[in-house]
Amino acid sequence: MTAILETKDLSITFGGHTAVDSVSISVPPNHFKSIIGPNGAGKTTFFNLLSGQLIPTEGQVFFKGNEITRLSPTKRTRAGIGRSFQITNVFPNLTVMENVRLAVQSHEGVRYQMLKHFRSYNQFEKQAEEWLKLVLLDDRKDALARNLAHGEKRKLEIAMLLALNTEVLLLDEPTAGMSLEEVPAILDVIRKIKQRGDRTIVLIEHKMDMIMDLSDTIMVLFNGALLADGTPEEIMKNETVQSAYLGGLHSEHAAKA
Ligand SMILES: Nc1ncnc2c1ncn2[C@@H]1O[C@H](COP(=O)(O)OP(=O)(O)OP(=O)(O)O)[C@@H](O)[C@H]1O
Repeated sequence: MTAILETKDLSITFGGHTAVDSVSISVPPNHFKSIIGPNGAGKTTFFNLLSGQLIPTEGQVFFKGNEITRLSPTKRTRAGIGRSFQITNVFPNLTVMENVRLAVQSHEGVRYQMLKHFRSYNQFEKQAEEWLKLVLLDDRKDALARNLAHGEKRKLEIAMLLALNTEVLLLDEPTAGMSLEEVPAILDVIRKIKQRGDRTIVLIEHKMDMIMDLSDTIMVLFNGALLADGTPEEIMKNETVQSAYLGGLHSEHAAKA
């Protein structure tokens, strides 16, 4: 099966520091992959290379077999790779529904232009409502975005990302800054998206229980390099990962391992 997302020897250097070091991965369609690693391991930088915020010093990124290494973030989103913060163009003074409807419109706009005399914006609203139901936010559809709690804003972001209909979803710590009570709801949302089975998800998270529960595979970054890549069971059993990361030992020990 052709990978939907692939990197080949992807590296980026800032000054003398290699933040991502020759990382090669292959993600099949509709797969759920998590990225873990200690602080400063290169997770966000790797994400930036996937979404186009950064251009690598060396190596390549492929989407459905086509090279996209130098494509802008906007073009990548149009091609089918959506990243949660990219669409954090949440309009604070519009309602939750209006925000999601705009995301639906931006995806459907071109296709619908020809049909605009026949289709009203009610149809965009209907679709928006579906996404809001999926992220468990339909009861807040008339609230102004600026009045949402932090966890609700993250759900709105995910609804807007879903409305863009990208095949790949890059989720960067969706539970960051959430209160403990808010976490189960977002977990539920991500589980529901996974269960639909029509999206490829790449997730950065620090919450190990969430990662173990959701992931098909987990990749471990350490000092910018790919330390391991495998099923949750394989990662938990991996001795190098144990000593470098899960065991909480210092990086010198890991480097020697
Ligand atoms: N624009 C930049 N200029 C210089 N150094 C950078 C830049 N971006 C990242 N780095 C460095 O690259 C390394 C990897 O950082 P990155 O933020 O990707 O790690 P991370 O795994 O996401 O960490 P965290 O879990 O803390 O978010 C760090 O040493 C960081 O200081």
